[in-house]
Amino acid sequence: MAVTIKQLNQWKQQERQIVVLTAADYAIAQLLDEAGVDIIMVGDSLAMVTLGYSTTLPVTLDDMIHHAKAVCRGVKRALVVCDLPFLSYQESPQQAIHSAGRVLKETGAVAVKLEGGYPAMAETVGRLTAVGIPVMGHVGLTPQSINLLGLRQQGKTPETGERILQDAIALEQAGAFAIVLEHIPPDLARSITQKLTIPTIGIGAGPHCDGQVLVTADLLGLSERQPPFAKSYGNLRQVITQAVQEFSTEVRSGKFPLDP
Ligand SMILES: Nc1nc(=O)c2c([nH]1)NC[C@@H]1CN(c3ccc(C(=O)N[C@@H](CCC(=O)O)C(=O)O)cc3)CN21
Ligand SMILES: CC(C)C(=O)C(=O)O
Ligand SMILES: [Mg+2]
Repeated sequence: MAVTIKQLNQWKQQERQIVVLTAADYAIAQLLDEAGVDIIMVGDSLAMVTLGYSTTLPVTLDDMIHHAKAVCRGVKRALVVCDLPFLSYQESPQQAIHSAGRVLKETGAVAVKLEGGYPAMAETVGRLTAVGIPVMGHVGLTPQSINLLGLRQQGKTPETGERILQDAIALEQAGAFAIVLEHIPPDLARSITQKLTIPTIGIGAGPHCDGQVLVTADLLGLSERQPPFAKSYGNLRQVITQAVQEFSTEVRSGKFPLDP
């Protein structure tokens, strides 16, 4: 059965953890879906891990749509959520509706994610929800603000922690169906998770969230660099290098291909 937004809320109530990973192409999306991942996120981190940019800022809405279409072709069960990239939604609620509408019309993704809280994004989330576009929020470390915030943990003081909590509450009240909490202290994430009725999905936010997300390239050991909070469950860089070296050796020595 395909995962629905309604089911996410039930899973929070049942304390069943929600499993979320990113994908940028058909092959990985298909494997994640077959492995039973609940939400597949077409994250704008693909700017860095798939396209080789040094931040998420350069990726365009057309780029995201191109990758989301490939991901959706590989997915049968998981809920596909697509990040709205930098400057595709911040100008106005109208711009956000246009961009999010294109994602839903053109890709098969059922929801969008955007970064920010109160006051900048609360109205936008309300307007998107009002026209039937499900929105996932994203607060704490918001990588599209790298030039303002860097990539440090956010919400370390009582004052900044309280602001992040208020951002999360504003997003829930505006109609967001879930919220990513990125790189904040675990106690703050726990307190936000307890205060919200919608699920929280943590990344570098400790264990007391309703689900967890990682960038799949980090999980697989494929990224060049990864954040301190990521965990690799494999070493694909090594696996790929070894396979390529073996092929090269066999071609150069005449062992492959064999004369039939
Ligand atoms: N491969 C990958 N994994 C991610 O989780 C990820 C991306 N890319 N790209 C988009 C954002 C950027 N992320 C990051 C990247 C680095 C740090 C990091 O190294 N933080 C350091 C401080 C670094 C600094 O101050 O410059 C820390 O100790 O918090 C945190 C989040 C999370 N997201
Ligand atoms: C890690 C998730 C939350 C994300 O925003 C991304 O991959 O871009
Ligand atoms: Mg993102």
